[in-house]
Amino acid sequence: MQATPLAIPDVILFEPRVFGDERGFFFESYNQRHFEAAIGYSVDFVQDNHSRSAKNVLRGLHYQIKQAQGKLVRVVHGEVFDVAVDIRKGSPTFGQWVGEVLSAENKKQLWIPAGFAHGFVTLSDNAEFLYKTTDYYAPTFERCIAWNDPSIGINWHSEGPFSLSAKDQQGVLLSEAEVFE
Ligand SMILES: Cc1cn([C@H]2C[C@H](O)[C@@H](COP(=O)(O)OP(=O)(O)O[C@H]3O[C@@H](C)C(=O)[C@@H](O)[C@H]3O)O2)c(=O)[nH]c1=O
Repeated sequence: MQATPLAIPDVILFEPRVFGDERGFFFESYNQRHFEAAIGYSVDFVQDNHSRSAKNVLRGLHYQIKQAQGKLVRVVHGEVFDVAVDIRKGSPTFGQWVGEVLSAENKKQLWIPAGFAHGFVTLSDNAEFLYKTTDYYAPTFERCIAWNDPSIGINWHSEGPFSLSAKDQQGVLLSEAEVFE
């Protein structure tokens, strides 16, 4: 598993070593020892999630203000553009975003630590998205920042038009959002 810090270096891209043979392929999709050595601290994953989205579905930008979740995300069918936004007050990269194309083909994974808002858009006809989280789902603490906040200026790598949940249509501007102290 190759680990590469992105432009916001706490967000780390993982590229597994894939063993292909006449049967198909094999790879370690998670190895705690390698993962913790790469991020530099221990985490306790407590929940695994799996969602399916049609083309141009955009989910995000989500975070939990308490019970903040670190997320290790990947795609097992199709392709998405995945985005993390630094919302840690006082961080030198506060309000900045990083993004990567994640696909079943490239098998890339993104580690998005607590303190970031997260979202993705489906680039293929459908995409199945899997992720591990370091804390449990807590709807009371769930918050959403507008996917199109001009102060963040995310290039979603897709023309749209995007399809959003009712909740995500109510996303607030970063300037009005509760952030991490
Ligand atoms: C996220 C989540 C949702 N749910 C339920 C609540 C709701 O009825 C249904 C759909 O929830 P949502 O619309 O919030 O799902 P979704 O928009 O996919 O939410 C997810 O988006 C991505 C971008 C993230 O980063 C995740 O942390 C999570 O916020 O599933 C759970 O039971 N557990 C969970 O952990």
